[in-house]
Amino acid sequence: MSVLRTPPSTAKNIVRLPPLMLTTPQLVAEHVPCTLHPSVLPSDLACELFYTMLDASRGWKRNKWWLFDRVVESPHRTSFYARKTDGLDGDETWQEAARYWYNGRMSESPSVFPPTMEKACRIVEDIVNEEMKKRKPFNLEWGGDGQPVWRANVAASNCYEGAKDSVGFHSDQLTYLGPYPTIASLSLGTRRNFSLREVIPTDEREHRKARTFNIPLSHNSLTIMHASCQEKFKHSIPPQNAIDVFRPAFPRSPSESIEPSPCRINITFRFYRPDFRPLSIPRCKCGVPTILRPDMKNRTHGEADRYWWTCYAGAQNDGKGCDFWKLLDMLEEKRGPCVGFEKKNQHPQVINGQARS
Ligand SMILES: O=C(O)CCC(=O)C(=O)O
Ligand SMILES: [Fe+2]
Repeated sequence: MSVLRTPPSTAKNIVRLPPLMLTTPQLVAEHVPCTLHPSVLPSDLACELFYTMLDASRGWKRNKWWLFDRVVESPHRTSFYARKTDGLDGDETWQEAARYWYNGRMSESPSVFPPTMEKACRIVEDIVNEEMKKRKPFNLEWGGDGQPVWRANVAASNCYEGAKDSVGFHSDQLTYLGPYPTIASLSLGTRRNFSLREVIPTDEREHRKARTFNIPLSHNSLTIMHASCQEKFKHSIPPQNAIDVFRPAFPRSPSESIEPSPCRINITFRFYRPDFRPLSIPRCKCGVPTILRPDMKNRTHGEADRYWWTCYAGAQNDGKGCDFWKLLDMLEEKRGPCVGFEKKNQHPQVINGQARS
């Protein structure tokens, strides 16, 4: 009777790899689609920005949303900022986009970048653009100026107060970022681990397993999640049993003493694309803007990747959403220009959301 048994799955024989700690910029670049840049801001600016954001964070909220039949709360506080001038088109509709930025939730109007954040942002932009010049762009990256140029027009900020605050594994929604975004993440305060884990495509599951990579993020370091990171990897800040307290290099003022802090502040500078403006985002049957997600399990390495728009109203509406589901079609939705679009008429040749060059 043994002939009737299904053959043992080869998946069982695949070696599970232990988590790997990536402690240098070289190791990071070798293993994940990210780059790590230590000590990016002048130390007095980094310290001032830490204090500014720490004070602001007292008013930040823990996001709440519905997951199936229960309300879940994010295990850290978060806020959203929109830049007054985005360096590209001065479009103010990002204020509107920001209202929907998290889990389909109508949130309060975002704050503008405080002056210290503006200063930091300019330094971050230069580093990001230098790094992007070294990388081969994906066809669907924004190509408005004929080449990938990155400008931060919004920022999401997080405060992790102590070892237990965290964020679970996720990839960032692409609704306003579009495909293959570049996200620049500045860390201030106490050091925490940033974990990355690849989503293994369905057709490769029999052959290999995902490995977790941990990157210790020190005060004043910049992690750039490059194009394809959101399509291939999920990331998280896991809770820890213990953390070192952070001792700022400078006091708030000459008359004050330095106070150690258990907090980590994170600012993710983002480029919301002009071709993914709020008014262009499809609405679902609930009348709420949909969210854009990549098909992480069926990747084709930039050849014919798929993205879809889905309802996210359920996250805020007692878990009750609709069945809206639509493939992103760059041509039909008149999006672009992208780096891979034909230069002559700026028209993409698209199959299922992927432009062919
Ligand atoms: O705190 C971090 O470094 C990550 C934050 C994050 O993943 C997010 O805001 O989407
Ligand atoms: Fe994220």
